[in-house]
Amino acid sequence: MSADVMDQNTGAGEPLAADEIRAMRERIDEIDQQIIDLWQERARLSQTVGKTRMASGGTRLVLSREREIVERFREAMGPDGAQVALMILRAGRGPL
Ligand SMILES: C=C(O[C@@H]1C=C(C(=O)O)C=C[C@H]1O)C(=O)O
Repeated sequence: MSADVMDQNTGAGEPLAADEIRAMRERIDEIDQQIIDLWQERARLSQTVGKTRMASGGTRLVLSREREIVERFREAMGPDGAQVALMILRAGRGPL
């Protein structure tokens, strides 16, 4: 168990519940780190695609592709998914 998770307040009323919460928090922290790493990797790839396309005389963006991505997230996660997709896209190509 990481020192961070051991030191944090669990908010639980019983020691057994506190142990369960700490174990789940350990996995939550791993998942959050994966999300951060994947987010940053995706943003770098998106920037490289944009540069490659512009260097070839193409456009910076392809909005039809962006619409498909937003729709995929909306179908999987509902309206919040669409908002997540918009933030992911902005992380790569910057604001519209
Ligand atoms: C990365 C690309 O370039 C831009 C960024 C996109 C993205 O981050 O997914 C999608 C479409 C383009 O506007 C691409 O065309 O695939």
